[in-house]
Amino acid sequence: MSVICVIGTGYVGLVTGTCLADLGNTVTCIDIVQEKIDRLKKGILPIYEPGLEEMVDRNVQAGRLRFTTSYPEGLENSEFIFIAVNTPTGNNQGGADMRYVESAARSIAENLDHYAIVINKSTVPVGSGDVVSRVISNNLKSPDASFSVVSNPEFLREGAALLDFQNPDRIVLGSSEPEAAHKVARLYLQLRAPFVITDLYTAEMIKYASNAFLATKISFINEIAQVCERLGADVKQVAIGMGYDKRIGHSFLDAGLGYGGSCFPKDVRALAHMADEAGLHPQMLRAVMDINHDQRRLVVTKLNNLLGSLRGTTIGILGLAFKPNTDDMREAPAVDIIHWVTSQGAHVRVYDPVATETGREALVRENVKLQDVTFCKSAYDVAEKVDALVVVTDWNEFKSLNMQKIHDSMHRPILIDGRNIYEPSEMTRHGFTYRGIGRATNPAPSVLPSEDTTSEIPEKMAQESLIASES
Ligand SMILES: NC(=O)C1=CN([C@@H]2O[C@H](COP(=O)(O)OP(=O)(O)OC[C@H]3O[C@@H](n4cnc5c(N)ncnc54)[C@H](O)[C@@H]3O)[C@@H](O)[C@H]2O)C=CC1
Ligand SMILES: O=C(O)[C@H]1O[C@H](OP(=O)(O)OP(=O)(O)OC[C@H]2O[C@@H](n3ccc(=O)[nH]c3=O)[C@H](O)[C@@H]2O)[C@H](O)[C@@H](O)[C@@H]1O
Repeated sequence: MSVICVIGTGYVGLVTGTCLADLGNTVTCIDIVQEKIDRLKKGILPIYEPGLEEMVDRNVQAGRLRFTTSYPEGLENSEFIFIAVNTPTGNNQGGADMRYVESAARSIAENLDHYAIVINKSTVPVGSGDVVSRVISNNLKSPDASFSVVSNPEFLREGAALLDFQNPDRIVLGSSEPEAAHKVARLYLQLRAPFVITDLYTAEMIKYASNAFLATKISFINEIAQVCERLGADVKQVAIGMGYDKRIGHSFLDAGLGYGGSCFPKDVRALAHMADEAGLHPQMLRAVMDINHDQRRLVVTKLNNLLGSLRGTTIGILGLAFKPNTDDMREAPAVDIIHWVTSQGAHVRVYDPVATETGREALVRENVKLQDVTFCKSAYDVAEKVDALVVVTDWNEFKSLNMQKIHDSMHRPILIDGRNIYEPSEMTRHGFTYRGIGRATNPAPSVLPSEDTTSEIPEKMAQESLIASES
């Protein structure tokens, strides 16, 4: 088992540190924010991530996991040093801000007094491994210090972070020193995932290309959704029909309000910026970003079409977080939507199962007037006397609501399903004026065979028809 230091206790750092401790290593997590470390020492986590609190607690109790703001303490005897600090969009037309990574590298250099492998987990522009190397080399203080640099991009999703860490599709390691990459690979052997061992630049690029491809899938299906809506087809069933093709696959074909979060928006921007800087013309990445932006506006357009004017209306919003199972509000569609709707004179009633506090803070940052927003205790509370209800985040909780009760408490039964979580025909039966994203308002039940004809349909075909109509 190894002695490991993880720098940064955000979504990636805290999950990585805790999971590596759970594999039996001794891990010290460093953060520069004193308050975060003080709270972590008391068992209070800075983020909401299912299962993480219990895992932190278990490993702290076992003496394998500790937290500090002190670099000398964190680096003591460490064989592996992971950098997992933030790389937000900077002030340079979409490029990543490398300040935090460089500052972490400088602190490593100033406090390292032995050989260690420095592993970069932050998502960084291609070539950053060299920058990290240079910053450390230029600032080393101890004559006994030496290091190797390995790039190890992270692919976990928020809300499923523990599961993703423990069951990765692949582990990417890039280095100009293959031996160092192989030593890092040993840390992950228990996870039984395929390794892709490559040079530094390629590893850094794999991360951006993966996120950009997933974002492209989302924008692609959102564009198809708009066409479906115009032509009367149902995008949900289109996606199911497409997804059975193994070359396409079912995942990341959910049309909706587009992608948000701390990574897709900033990483597509950063990749486009890198391409621009290299004298290229990244037109597809630009289209992906444009479609994603327009997708959020759809809700407001639909509300205007149905209500005429929003002035004096009350709009219910279900969900604040950028996706379910997280309290992360970074680039969450809800913030833009609430901003636009309140600017047009509407009052908003909102509920999110966990992102109330982070949501409130995000709205304040975007200059939304809090007197225009009522934070409610449940989805039913939100629906009280509203003129329209909008689903912004696809929390499971919203999928199993008593929709008749919701309908009956609304002033006007307008339901905008921004994540396509309800069946249009069912909602129409409850009496809602229902609008999904790319849904046929009255989709023909063509894929569901009637009971008396099922026996005439080959079994596999009947099963798939059922799946298509149930999802
Ligand atoms: N959030 C996610 O799901 C994923 C994020 N990533 C990438 O991982 C990196 C980290 O992302 P998050 O964990 O979401 O960021 P975060 O913002 O949640 O956490 C970063 C942490 O680093 C700390 N920090 C900043 N500078 C420091 C320094 N010099 N020394 C010690 N601590 C420092 C901050 O105080 C903060 O607690 C980013 O590059 C991101 O693109 C990659 C995959 C998934
Ligand atoms: O680099 C990162 O930070 C991470 O970014 C994403 O993870 P995450 O942002 O946590 O969340 P996703 O589940 O990928 O969802 C991102 C956004 O896309 C939206 N989405 C997702 C899937 C889909 O079909 N449709 C869709 O609109 C979600 O609502 C959400 O707003 C990637 O999935 C991770 O592999 C990657 O490590």
